[in-house]
Parts: sequence; C-alpha cells; structure tokens
Amino acid sequence: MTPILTAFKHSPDRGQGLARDMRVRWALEELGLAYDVHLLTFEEMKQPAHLARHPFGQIPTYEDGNVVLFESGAILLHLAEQHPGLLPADTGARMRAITWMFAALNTVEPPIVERSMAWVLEREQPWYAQRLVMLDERVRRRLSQLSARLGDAPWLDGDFSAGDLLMVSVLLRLQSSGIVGEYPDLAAYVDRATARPAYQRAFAAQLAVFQNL
Ligand SMILES: N[C@@H](CCC(=O)N[C@@H](CSCc1ccc([N+](=O)[O-])cc1)C(=O)NCC(=O)O)C(=O)O
Repeated sequence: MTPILTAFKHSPDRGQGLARDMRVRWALEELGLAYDVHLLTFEEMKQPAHLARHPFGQIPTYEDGNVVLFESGAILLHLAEQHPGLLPADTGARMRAITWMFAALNTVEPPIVERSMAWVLEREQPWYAQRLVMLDERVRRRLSQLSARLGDAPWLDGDFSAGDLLMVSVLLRLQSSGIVGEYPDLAAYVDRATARPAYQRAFAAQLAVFQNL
C-alpha cells in the first residue's frame, strides 16, 4: 500500500516550498520512497474526516497502513527510523542528528515563524516597524549562533541527516527577507541542500500541484 501524504489544494505561496508537506516530500525523495498525495481545501481540513487524522486540522499528515501520523517532525523521525539514509546507524551520531531535528523545530523555527506571521497579521499596525526590529534581532541571534556552530562544515554533524533537512526547511522560510544572506556559510548551506536532487524532485512535485489546478 502506497503511503498517503496530505497537502494543501490551495496554498498562499502557490507551491514555492514553504508549506510543511514539502519537508516530508523531501524526506521521501531522499529515501527513494513512492507516495501519493491527498490534496485538501481549507474547508476539508476542518472536517471530521481530516480531524480524525490531525487534531488541529492541519497538513501534513502521513498514512501508511495502520500508521496515521501528524507533525512534520514526527513524520520525518518515523521515516528516518524505518529506512536508512537520514539518520546515522551509530547511536551517538543518531541522537545528535535527532537533537538537530528538535533544535530546528523548537529553537530556530519559532522566531522565524513569529517574524513571518507578524508580516502576515500585523504589518498594517502602527507599531509594526518597531516590532520588526525586535523580531529581526531574535532571528539574527539564532542564525549567528547556528552559523558559528556550522562554520564551513557541509552539514551540521557528519553526513546529511534529517536534522539538516529540517534546519534548511526552517531557514527557507526566511528566503524573502534576505537575512540568511547576511551569513555566507548559512547561505551556502541552504544552497548545498537545495541543490540535492531529492529536494529538486520534491519542490517540482509540490509546484506541479499549483500548475495543474
Ligand atoms: N507543527 C506542524 C505545523 C503544521 C502547519 O503549520 N500546517 C499548516 C501548513 S504549513 C505552514 C505554512 C503554510 C503556508 C505557507 N505559505 O507561505 O504559503 C507557509 C507555511 C496548516 O495546515 N495551516 C492551515 C491551518 O493551520 O489551518 C507541523 O510541523 O506539521
């Protein structure tokens, strides 16, 4: 039975890779796994059928036989545990890669999402410009710390892992801000990851959804 990934039928970015099904598509492509996509409208995401998959009525979800998962990080961990290629076999290295998955989602992503949502929801407010200064400072603090750790290494800890996949997915949310470009080693890191054939295939597959509709 082919696994099923849920994704947006209509996405604000029209398939530019920001919706979080992208990171699951990328992982599936890195692992060479086939998958089907079930596209949902915003309305369908809030219906009982989908709420049974995802208590918060969001995408992505991942169904494979009797496994029905939500949370992109959990889906990636499941895939990486089930198939070799995104987590090292060595116990210590494996836990360090999983640590970077958590760091991407719990430490680096929050200020980036807060900055992104402020633009969507607050940019008309009189105090937005002042708030943006603080939001940018929080993002730059995390990126400078990440940059200091990465240095000129190709990946965060040894070979490319699910930790890098999630970290780059998080950094891509900053694409339109230009902030990643202020850290040349992070910009090179993102370019290195998005040059991977698996990323290119995943991006093309998500974009195709919005070219055919
Ligand atoms: N923590 C969850 C978060 C899932 C999530 O945020 N899903 C979003 C889509 S990805 C977030 C997203 C959507 C669109 C863009 N974009 O730029 O177009 C960027 C990011 C969603 O379903 N939103 C609808 C809702 O909450 O009702 C995970 O990692 O899976």
